[in-house]
Amino acid sequence: MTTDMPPILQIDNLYKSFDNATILKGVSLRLHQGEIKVLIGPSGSGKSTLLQCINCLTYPDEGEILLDGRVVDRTSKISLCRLRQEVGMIFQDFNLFDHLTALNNITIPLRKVKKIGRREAEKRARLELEQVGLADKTELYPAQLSGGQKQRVAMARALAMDPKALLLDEPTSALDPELIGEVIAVIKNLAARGMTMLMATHQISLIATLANEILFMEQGSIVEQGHPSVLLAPGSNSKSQGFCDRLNELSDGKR
Ligand SMILES: Nc1ncnc2c1ncn2[C@@H]1O[C@H](COP(=O)(O)OP(=O)(O)OP(=O)(O)O)[C@@H](O)[C@H]1O
Repeated sequence: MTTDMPPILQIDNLYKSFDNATILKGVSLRLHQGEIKVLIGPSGSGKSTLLQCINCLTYPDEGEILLDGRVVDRTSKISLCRLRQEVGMIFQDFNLFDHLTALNNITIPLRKVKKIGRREAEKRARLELEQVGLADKTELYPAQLSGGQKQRVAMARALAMDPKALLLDEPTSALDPELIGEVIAVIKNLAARGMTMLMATHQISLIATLANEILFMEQGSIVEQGHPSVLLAPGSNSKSQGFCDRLNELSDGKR
């Protein structure tokens, strides 16, 4: 990990309000090459809003986003296009095009956004689908795929753009319990390949084993941050530990 390079993403003092309620209250963070930061915190604390503001799917009211040290100009189509190409987003509910096959869900955005030819786009899409274990599902439509398979197509689509970083918003929360493992396996594989990620999740195995840093959000602010080995150490009494203990109790209750 190089710290003398500018961070891939630098978020400075983001504010966002909806209907007079301030949802983000001056959030700042940095994401360097190869880092995995995990956002946790109570429902409604602003994790999704933060991720959406970083990718400018929702515009922040105040604050700056820098990509590779350059300010993202929210009024410039070129600047936004660069941001969307270089920072992939994975959503809870997959956001696939229902009328397109798994292959075309990847090739069409690739051709439109990256302006690459059909054959090359198909080659790249097949490779990415193979990487997420879906080489035999290329011609199926989303309705013919399980939730876990749909999320893996969405991940292959994001990866086909060759992003510098991925934002993941609760990537397993819309999945049946038996399908969560296959998506976690893909995320762990990406981590092993050095992918830079900022992820909101309630999955203990991702929080405890993948994060270089936990960012605990509460009421629109990051109120605690640190390595899981510190924040989740027995007896640490951190907010993160309390949160993870509650997650464990919930999953024990389901067994
Ligand atoms: N488009 C919107 N319009 C109005 N309010 C919104 C909008 N998007 C989010 N909010 C509000 O912002 C607050 C934060 O929501 P957000 O989804 O960011 O929280 P979260 O931490 O991701 O929660 P969860 O863990 O339940 O997904 C909530 O009170 C929500 O109702």
